Amino acid sequence: MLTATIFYGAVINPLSLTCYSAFPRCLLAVDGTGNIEWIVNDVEPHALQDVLAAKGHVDAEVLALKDGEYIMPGFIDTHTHAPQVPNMGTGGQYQLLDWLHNITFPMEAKFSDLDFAQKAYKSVVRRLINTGTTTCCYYGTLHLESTKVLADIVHAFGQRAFVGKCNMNRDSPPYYIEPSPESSITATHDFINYVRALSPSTSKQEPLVQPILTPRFAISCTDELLASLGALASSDPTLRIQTHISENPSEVAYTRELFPAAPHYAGVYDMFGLLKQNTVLAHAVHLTEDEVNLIKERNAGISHCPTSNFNLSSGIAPIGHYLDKGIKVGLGTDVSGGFSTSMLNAVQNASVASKVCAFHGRDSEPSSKSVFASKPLQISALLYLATLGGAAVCDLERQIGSFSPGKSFDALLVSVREETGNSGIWGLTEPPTTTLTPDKELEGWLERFLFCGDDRNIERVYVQGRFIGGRTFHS
Ligand SMILES: Nc1nc2[nH]cnc2c(=O)[nH]1
Ligand SMILES: [Zn+2]
Repeated sequence: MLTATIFYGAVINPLSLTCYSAFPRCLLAVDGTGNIEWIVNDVEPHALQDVLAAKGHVDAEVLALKDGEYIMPGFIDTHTHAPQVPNMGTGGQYQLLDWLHNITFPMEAKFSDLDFAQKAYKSVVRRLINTGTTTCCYYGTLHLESTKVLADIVHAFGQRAFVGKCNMNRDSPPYYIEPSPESSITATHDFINYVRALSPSTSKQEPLVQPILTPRFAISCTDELLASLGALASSDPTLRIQTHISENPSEVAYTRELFPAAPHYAGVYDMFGLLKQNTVLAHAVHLTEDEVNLIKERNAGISHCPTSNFNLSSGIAPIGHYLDKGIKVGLGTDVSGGFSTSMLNAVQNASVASKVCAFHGRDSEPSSKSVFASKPLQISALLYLATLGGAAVCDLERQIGSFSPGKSFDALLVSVREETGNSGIWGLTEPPTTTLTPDKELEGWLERFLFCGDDRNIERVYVQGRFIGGRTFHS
């Protein structure tokens, strides 16, 4: 049990794609279980003790933020591959299918060695936490035991995560493939039971670390394996599903060849009961309008991975169009298709991708219904996609992604102060000096953190109220 903590200072809170709040003098109480107890948005310093007394917290210890510090919800990375981090920054000369065979599968195969997995995964999870990722949808490898190691490490470090053992019994090299659908399913059951025993759920909140079904992509799974996974998903509606969809034109063409009975790529997953409200679909670059409509109908979510889509020359996902359709969208780093573990990098590339879409759409007549399509994503949308949007994609928006009473306190304490070593992100403006920061200034801090910040600016990382990482964390 933690002790209750009360924070006083600047708080940024995403509300929707078009709106967030920025309060410079917010009082936020976290209870002993790590849930947010109450928030008072604007408390003048002279009224502090009165408000605390009214809330029954006379003489409570208050963690007062300094000038240039603020709290915001932690980042939610809806798609990354933990065993690919050692490859990060290489392989960008390839497109998807060649990249998988030449770069990715050889590295993932090394995770049959548990000592290697231990070492690599410890450094991966520490790195992700310190870059501000409080919730992560992880792919492991096809190996049962080493993916358990990944889940153990995530659990020990206190990050919130969905961890998946890859299912892949087809079209993979002989040194890195599961021998049969049965063995893949048996290992998946074993993995689910193992992860569920790690962290108990409480009556209020879902467990910190959860298993997620991970058919790698349609190409790497036979019909029989997909059908068994679909049956498993329908027998257990709390089980999330993650996979890739329509990332690269050659992948799309090959998928259509392998599944001639399906109307399209999304139809393959749908045919096997794998397209649901808790399915996370990574990429979605080349969807047809029928697929977009089906994804909306099933209420599945899309993980937008712009860095990877640029790096592997996959294309640009029309995220504005998906948002206009009301499809759930979050951001993913997709390491090592993407070359950074940082969600800040995903935010920056999501912004650039939306601007490239906007150039291309410049000459076409905008639809009167379009709010986001062919327009640059604004700060409110970028913040939303990295937090609350990701929470919705994980089917966990009741619990994480923003601050409100009853939700988990998963948060970043961001600092733009000189001692971070990255206060130069303020450019020519003065660093913060006054205690009463106007909220306009706070909005500027957010924008520049999103575009110029890095892990030096992430002073503390909290998950479920527990201080688990950041620049000032010492394990
Ligand atoms: N980006 C990416 N796409 C995939 N499709 C199937 N596997 C992968 C992978 O590891 N990364
Ligand atoms: Zn991926």
